[in-house]
Amino acid sequence: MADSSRHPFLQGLSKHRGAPPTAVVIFGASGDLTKRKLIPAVYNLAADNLLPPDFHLIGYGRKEIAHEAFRELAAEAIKEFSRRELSDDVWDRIAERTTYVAGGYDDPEAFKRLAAHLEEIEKKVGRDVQPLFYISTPPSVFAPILEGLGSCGLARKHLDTAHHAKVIIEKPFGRDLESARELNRTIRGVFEEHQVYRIDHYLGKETVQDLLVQRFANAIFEPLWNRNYIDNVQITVAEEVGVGTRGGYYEQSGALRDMIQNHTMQLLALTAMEPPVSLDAEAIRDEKVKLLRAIQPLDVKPGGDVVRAQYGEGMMGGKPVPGYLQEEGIAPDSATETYAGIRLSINNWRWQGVPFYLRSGKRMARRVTEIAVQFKRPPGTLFAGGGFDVAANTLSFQIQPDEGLSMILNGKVPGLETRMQPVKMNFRYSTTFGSNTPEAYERLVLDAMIGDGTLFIRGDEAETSWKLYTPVLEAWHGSRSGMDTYAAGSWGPSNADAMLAAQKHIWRKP
Ligand SMILES: NC(=O)C1=CN([C@@H]2O[C@H](COP(=O)(O)OP(=O)(O)OC[C@H]3O[C@@H](n4cnc5c(N)ncnc54)[C@H](OP(=O)(O)O)[C@@H]3O)[C@@H](O)[C@H]2O)C=CC1
Ligand SMILES: O=C1O[C@H](COP(=O)(O)O)[C@@H](O)[C@H](O)[C@H]1O
Repeated sequence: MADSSRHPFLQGLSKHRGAPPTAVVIFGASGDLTKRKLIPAVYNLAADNLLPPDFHLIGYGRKEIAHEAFRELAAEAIKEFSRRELSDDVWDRIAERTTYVAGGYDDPEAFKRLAAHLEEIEKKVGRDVQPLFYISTPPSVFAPILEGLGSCGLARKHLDTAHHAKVIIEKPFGRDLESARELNRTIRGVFEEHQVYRIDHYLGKETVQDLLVQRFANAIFEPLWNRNYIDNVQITVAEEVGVGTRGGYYEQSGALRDMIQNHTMQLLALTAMEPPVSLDAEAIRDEKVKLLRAIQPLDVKPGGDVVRAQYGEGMMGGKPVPGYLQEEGIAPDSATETYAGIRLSINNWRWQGVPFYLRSGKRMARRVTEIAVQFKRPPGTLFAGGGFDVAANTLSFQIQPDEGLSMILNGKVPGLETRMQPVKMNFRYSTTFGSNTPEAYERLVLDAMIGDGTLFIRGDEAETSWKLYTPVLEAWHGSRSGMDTYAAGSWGPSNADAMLAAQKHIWRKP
């Protein structure tokens, strides 16, 4: 039997044993993501004793910030955003190794200063330190940062050793097929693919990883996981929040780029891919790419496979909220969608004829991410005479919130007459395991330190997904044609309902 207990994906909390001394360098260290997610993630890893010995944190940005001032900002971020209270014991261990380098993202001299700073750290430590560069800036400076790391030699640091440089790249990974290819070319000009970690934070969510376990560690699903038993699959990523203060970014993005092309497609790929030959990053990513390649090109014509809409005014939590076009920083005639609905057909042996419906929207009725696998109705002959509506079985993976897994079955209502109704079998993470689960960024930063790319996107994966959606973006570009409206606080627009109705389906209300 293969000794799979040593595989990084399975090593869990003992993984830190494999992480070499590491210096995490965050580009964009004064930014929102650093404050809300990255610094709290590092802190929680420290609290769980998961950081390697000789761990260093270096902030990098254009603002001049003294080391001590950066430490104070980091401590404030932990107080405000960490899932744990700030404890002096834990923080002191990181604080003394937290520093800041000021410089432009295209300034060769600043990159040399960064390289010198890393060398100083290595001298103090007395051994090689693996640099892990985290690019957490707006995408306009991804390329200059990558090129800067290349020209000052940092990208190749310790390349022939286990302590080689690595780079994490934030989303969005391009804005269409051509720009994703261009970014991949820039990356490949500087780094080797095994050094590159393209983030999709949904892959760091516990329940998304659980999808692999549920599918491939339980014998009961696989025999049913195909067109013979499954009628349709619905993937919903619904948010309550509106565009908030991110109008500038969102106007350039929209739901398709912001959520569908990346997060929702990752959920789809893990749900529909074939079993990988092993848990190796490449084996899993090969299967995801194979699946993405099997998706039929989308019909972008009206009445086809794609719908879009913007939220209008409505009520959220009992309070009135403005529509998208009234939000700050949004053009009154904006053609940016806040909701996208997609119907996908997967052209392979397993899924031929099974529609996969994806939807994601802001200002929807409830924050919920779920994958609902709807089975075919059972033959009704036995109970048909009783006038019963025999419900289709549905297996739903609740990704967030209230993480868990539910199955809808038909059950007999207790009593002397035979009546039936759908009943729900429920597994909830919080009930079984308690509620203090690690945040996605904790797992992802740790995995990159270890060198495990399983939960990151490979270059060809990003391009394959963009290939599917670029024709949609081109069809939508600058035009409001086909743009529907949905009331804030509702379950979405009527054009999305119509898309499903055309195949006699309806959206679930999760
Ligand atoms: N914030 C979030 O919730 C999420 C963010 N992301 C991604 O993470 C990355 C960082 O996001 P976020 O922290 O929100 O970004 P910010 O807008 O907060 O920018 C991060 C830092 O980059 C520098 N910066 C800002 N604008 C520019 C510019 N035009 N040119 C050069 N540098 C600039 C600033 O640092 P300084 O001036 O000090 O150089 C800023 O503090 C982005 O790629 C984003 O898409 C992904 C998921 C969620
Ligand atoms: O990447 C993004 O994700 C968030 C939603 O993330 P979640 O972990 O809270 O589900 C979304 O609000 C944002 O627009 C998008 O850029």
